[in-house]
Amino acid sequence: AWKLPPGPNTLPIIGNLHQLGHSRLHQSLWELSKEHGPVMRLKLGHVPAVVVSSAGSAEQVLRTHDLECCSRPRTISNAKVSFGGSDVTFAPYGSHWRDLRKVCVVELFTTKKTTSFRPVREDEVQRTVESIRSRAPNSVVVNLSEELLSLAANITCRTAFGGRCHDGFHRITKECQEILATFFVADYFAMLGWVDVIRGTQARLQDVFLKLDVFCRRLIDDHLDPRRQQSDDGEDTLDALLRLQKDDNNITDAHIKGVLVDIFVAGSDTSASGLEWAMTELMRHPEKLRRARDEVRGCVGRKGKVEESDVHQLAYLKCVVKETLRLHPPAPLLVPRETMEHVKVDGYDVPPKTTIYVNAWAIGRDPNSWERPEAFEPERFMRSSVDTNGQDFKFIPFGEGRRICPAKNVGMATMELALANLLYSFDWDLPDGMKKEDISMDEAPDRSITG
Ligand code: HEM
Repeated sequence: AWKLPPGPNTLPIIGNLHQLGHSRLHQSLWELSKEHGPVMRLKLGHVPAVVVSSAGSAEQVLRTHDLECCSRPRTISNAKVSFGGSDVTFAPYGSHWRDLRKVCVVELFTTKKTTSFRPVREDEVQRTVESIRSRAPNSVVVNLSEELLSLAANITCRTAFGGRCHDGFHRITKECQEILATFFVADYFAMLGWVDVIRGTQARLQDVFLKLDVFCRRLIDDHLDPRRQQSDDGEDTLDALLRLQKDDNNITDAHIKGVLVDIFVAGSDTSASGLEWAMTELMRHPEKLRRARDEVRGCVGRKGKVEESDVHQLAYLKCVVKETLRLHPPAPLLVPRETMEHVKVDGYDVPPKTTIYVNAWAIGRDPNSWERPEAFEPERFMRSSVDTNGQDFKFIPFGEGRRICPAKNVGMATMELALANLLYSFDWDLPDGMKKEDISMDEAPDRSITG
């Protein structure tokens, strides 16, 4: 007989849905898993799910049984915005995903490509520094969240689409993320699709989809226009996809649009959130801020700015970024996976077609893996070799295994360079009258369980 993982009692029909606080799902799951264990079974309406919250169980899902666990659950919203799973992030496991994933790994996010966009990152970071500096003489308060989001978005737009961002990009990204975070009743109660129609969520999804389609079509048409001059930044991601499409009939327009949507969804907010948390933690820990700042200024001297070639010398700053990602992973539940076959995790049976949530946020705070897990101590990474290189499943902000973030290098390069320059260029302080204890550590609401 199968030995299923333990979990909270279920109610008829809704299962455990009533136990999941709607925002900050990773935190409600963490609370539940403290009671039921690091491999926990849930029932979300009719959908069986397992939540994994320890380094050991994550290793079994992401390494030992990576292949059996590497599909994605299909949801009403992710199927629609990904052009029917034509993308990479939401595509189910299969030949389409394998082919497109290969394109990501050998063409779009190679070390060579990432390096070729170094001048773009350096230029955008300097523009942000200038924008802040223009206000610094009068000690004007800056809204750093906005600055960091537009920094990350401009880097994404220039490297992916060959131009800086405009409002349309921000709008479409936001709408896309919001609809992915919307709860669709039919995902959990197959017979109740009409409720989504009455609530208007179905119509909103269709509306977002049409806008996405037009937006992507326009980007593609602009790139195909023979009068278009390639930007000085070199071949962007869309150029590369269109070049590959010419020689490979298997790459359709839907696939290209799918990858563009992945970039809208995953490309900017992730790095921006990491940077915002890094600055927040440093403001709360002035002695660590000073140490990171002194390191940068000591290494770079009077050059006026930090370049990417300087970053390898900044050992402490790199630890600040890691420590931030440990406590505040931008994708706290990674992207949900789905089992394709029966697997055993920690001795428990997990049937096929089970949704698996890997709680990277809880794993980063697990007292069995970390000393003083709640404390912000970049020094801990100075003393250890823990990294995102597939060896340590207690630190997995980019996921692991076949589905690991293919643009990990891009994310890291952006965060390290931007943080180094922010510390090099300014002496940061809180707005008048604000104490470090006043800093809000509330997290923004999560993407929904469907995200
Ligand atoms: C700090 C920045 C970033 C973080 C923390 C991050 C994190 C993640 C995580 C946790 C996953 C899921 C991994 C899994 O399922 O095991 C993922 C997947 C993905 N990320 Fe990132 N990401 C970042 C930046 C980016 C950027 C800049 C891009 C593209 C421009 C990107 C594109 C993708 C794609 C396409 C996938 C889907 C991979 C697949 O399903 O095969 N990410 N990312």
